[in-house]
Amino acid sequence: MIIAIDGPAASGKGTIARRLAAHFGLPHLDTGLLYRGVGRIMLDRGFPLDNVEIATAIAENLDIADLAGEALRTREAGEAASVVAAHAPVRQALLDLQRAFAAQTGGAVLDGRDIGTVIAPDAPAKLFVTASPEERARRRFRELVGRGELADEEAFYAAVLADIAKRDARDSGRSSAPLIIAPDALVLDTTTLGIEEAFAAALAAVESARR
Ligand SMILES: Nc1ncnc2c1ncn2[C@@H]1O[C@H](COP(=O)(O)OP(=O)(O)OP(=O)(O)O)[C@@H](O)[C@H]1O
Ligand SMILES: Nc1ccn([C@@H]2O[C@H](COP(=O)(O)O)[C@@H](O)[C@H]2O)c(=O)n1
Repeated sequence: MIIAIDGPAASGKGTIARRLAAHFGLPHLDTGLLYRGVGRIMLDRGFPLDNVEIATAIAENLDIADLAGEALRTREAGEAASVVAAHAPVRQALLDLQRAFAAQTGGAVLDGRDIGTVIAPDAPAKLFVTASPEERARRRFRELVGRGELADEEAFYAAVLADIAKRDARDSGRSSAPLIIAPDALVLDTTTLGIEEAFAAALAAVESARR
């Protein structure tokens, strides 16, 4: 069974995806890491993020095995990912890899922005995980502070909230595979749910889609 999970930044979709994958014994792909990988390489090599040709060449040669490490999880990498993800040729270069991952025998769990709409539109189980921007910023703030990315606390929360608003607007407003709710997705608003409650609601939705 393919489980497709989409949603905006820091909504908790990755946490739910990992838990569902462990529960059902399925492989999991965090597709945001692909775009973060391209963005990170562009930053590290000093290429302008709007250079579509270079970003596409990097996407074509991306090795999924290299997509680990803290450097991919920074605010800077998230922002760069969102810029390169708006280039249609970059998305095209990453399409086959994601579709092949989804098509594995037995199924897979993928999370991102366009899984239920573009990568696996026929997935039997689709979730759109969301939460208010303020709650998502609080979650991301706690996560980044835990990783040591902290300046002045109040200013840092405001900066994280601004990042989230900017990324939401760019991801939803782009012309290529924008972040939208697939018509057949179940919307799970986790604003007032803890991780265990959110996972239980997601599991119930997937179990119901399997029947
Ligand atoms: N329901 C929840 N309640 C509180 N914290 C949560 C909840 N779900 C996830 N978190 C925490 O919020 C942070 C962001 O979660 P997660 O990485 O799963 O979000 P995401 O949507 O996958 O983010 P991204 O868009 O960056 O991939 C993590 O630190 C996670 O532990
Ligand atoms: N399927 C996807 C996944 C991600 N993106 C873009 O990458 C950025 C980073 O993603 P995270 O999930 O790690 O936050 C995100 O803001 C999107 O721009 C995408 O376009 N499609």
